[in-house]
Amino acid sequence: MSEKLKVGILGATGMVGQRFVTLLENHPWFEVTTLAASAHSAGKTYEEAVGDRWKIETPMPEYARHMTVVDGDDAEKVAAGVDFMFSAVNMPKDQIRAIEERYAKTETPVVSNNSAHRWTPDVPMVVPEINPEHFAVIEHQRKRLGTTRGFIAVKPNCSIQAYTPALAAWKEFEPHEVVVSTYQAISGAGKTFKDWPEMVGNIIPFISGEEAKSEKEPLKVFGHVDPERGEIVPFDGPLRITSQCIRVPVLNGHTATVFLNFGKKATKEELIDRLVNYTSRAAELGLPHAPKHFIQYLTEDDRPQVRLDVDYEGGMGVSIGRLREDSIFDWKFVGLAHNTLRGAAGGALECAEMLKALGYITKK
Ligand SMILES: N[C@@H](CC=O)C(=O)O
Repeated sequence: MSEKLKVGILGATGMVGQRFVTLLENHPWFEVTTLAASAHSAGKTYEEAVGDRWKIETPMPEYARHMTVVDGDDAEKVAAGVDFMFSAVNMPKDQIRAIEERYAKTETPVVSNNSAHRWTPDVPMVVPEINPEHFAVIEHQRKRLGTTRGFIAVKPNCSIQAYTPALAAWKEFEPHEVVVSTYQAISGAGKTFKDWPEMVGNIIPFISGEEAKSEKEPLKVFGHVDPERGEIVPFDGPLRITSQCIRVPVLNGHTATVFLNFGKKATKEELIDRLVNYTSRAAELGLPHAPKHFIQYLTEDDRPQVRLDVDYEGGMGVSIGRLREDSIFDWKFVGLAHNTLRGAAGGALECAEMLKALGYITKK
């Protein structure tokens, strides 16, 4: 019998679901045994259900092609065959909240890419390199749900991944006023140039809901677990973030340009030192998808560039460059992260690896 944990993917036919299917091929700890989607796809092979909507640059993995897609709404039946689920389901937020809770209540942990539960106070929203201690809130969530094993954990939005790691690395210098502009790839909207030709040579200065996520989610990531309330309390220090989020004609890779002030003075050498020497529990634990070096600093004036740097550490690392003093703010810099790897399915997969390593996800 396989020692690997059996995992299901809810929303397996969409772009993030496809990324999970691809990343999980030959995973050393997890084996995909269930692909779940809407009733419309149920009963078809995965290949038939996806049809011509395969959006990943590598071909559909062989293992998935002939698997029969099941109805994700049938939570109790689907959950019976897996140790835990990834959620990449795409439906209205209240329905996502409800279906993820239904799975958790079947004693099946759910690791979600969705935003629906990001602000549920006892749901940890984790970047494994930054705030893995937030997983401690799971014991409180289990009490609320009445479960011993089931829970929901989420990862934050893709847009924050290009700059929040730098803010984490510079915590001792107390970043407090942060102005961010994000330049977001079209895959963040689940699209390729084939299905969004209007984006060729174009820029759209609006991404629905994105600016609020970019400004607020880092505060939950930098928050702490209140053991009395059994909740994550968002960071209530002086950190304030304002952002503009722009869609640009790039397939994969969200870039952020950032201006910021610090509470404590720092030299350029100190700032670069904290980036390149950033260490984390995720790297120490040797998780299969944890980058060996989470943050690279590029000294060339024209880096980070999407084409050259988006795949740093298999798309799980973050590239920072152009750190320099500013005439109005203290410092400015540019960051880049892969939005569908570090920022979506890869980030959720690394969360699941950490949850397994810490004993939160086990064999049923
Ligand atoms: N909403 C983002 C995707 C991040 O998860 C985007 O549109 O790029």
